[in-house]
Amino acid sequence: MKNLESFPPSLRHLSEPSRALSSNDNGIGKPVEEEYLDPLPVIDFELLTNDKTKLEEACKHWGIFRLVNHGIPSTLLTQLHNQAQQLFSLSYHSKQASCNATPVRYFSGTPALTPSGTALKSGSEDINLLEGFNFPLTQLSQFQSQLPVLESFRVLMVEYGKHLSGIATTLFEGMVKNLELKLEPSGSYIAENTGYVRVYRYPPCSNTDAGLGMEVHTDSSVLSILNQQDQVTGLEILKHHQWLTVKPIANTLIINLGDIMQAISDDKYKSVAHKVKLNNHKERISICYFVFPEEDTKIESSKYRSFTYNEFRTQVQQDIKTIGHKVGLARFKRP
Ligand SMILES: O=C(O)CCC(=O)C(=O)O
Ligand SMILES: [Fe+2]
Repeated sequence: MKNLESFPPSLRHLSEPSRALSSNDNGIGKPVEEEYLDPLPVIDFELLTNDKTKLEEACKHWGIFRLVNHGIPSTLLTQLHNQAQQLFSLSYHSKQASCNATPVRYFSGTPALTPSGTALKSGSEDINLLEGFNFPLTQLSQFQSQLPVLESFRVLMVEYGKHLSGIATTLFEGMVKNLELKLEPSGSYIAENTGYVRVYRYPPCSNTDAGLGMEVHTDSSVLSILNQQDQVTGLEILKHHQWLTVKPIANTLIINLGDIMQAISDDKYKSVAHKVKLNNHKERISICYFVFPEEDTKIESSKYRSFTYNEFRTQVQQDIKTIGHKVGLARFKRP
């Protein structure tokens, strides 16, 4: 692969130079246009207030849905992906050095980071075959990067972040209304200062035994908003004990409910289990936004003992460190 040097050393053996495909191929052998039939529920953001039932059904039965007409210009989504590609094609060493003296962090081998951005690993093994950058949204306006590609990405990310927090607020309000919850104050459940965007790159790999891009998990967030603009497959969700591919369709967003949403809904809504498989032929880039409560927000539920978001996050991190994986909501289940 021509950009082998840009991958972390631990991921370089996975890629095969002879298998790269042209850019309009999604890596599963069919033209992108034929991929429009997707099992996921589709929610039209412009019709959200008129159609409560569709949102309710999607949250109850799926915990994940595709959002269309979300209002983010397609030029911004395309620019983000192009810039992300450029950022990742820097050499591994430049990427490591690029984040010096900035709140942005570069990581590989695990998506689990401490609140200060250090990688959380339970052993020496890299179990998640990925690399990424972490952008804490509210800190992005407070610095400028000396590296031009990171600087232009930061500027785009500030704009993208504004769209995402608006979308997350509207969706969250719709869910709270459907569930008839009385949250005080409801803004503290989707706090701006704990939100971040992760930009990931997964290497191509034709060996199915090599491992996963990202292990099976549920998100710890309230909501996550995933952007798979680059049309390469990889994301799969668990539905009725079967793994379903979440098709990459340009200009649509994937909304994923997290553990906190499941808890405050008293398990009426689901935090869906998902994983990322490595694509046979192409590297895959995804841009994912996660929104969380304020640290001291109390999560009250009939199914779980009351806990603050900070307690939940600390427990998740402790489990990853000591037993190697997240236990999540099961730790807080009422007897
Ligand atoms: O890369 C993706 O599509 C999904 C990433 C993900 O599930 C996560 O970061 O929690
Ligand atoms: Fe996830």
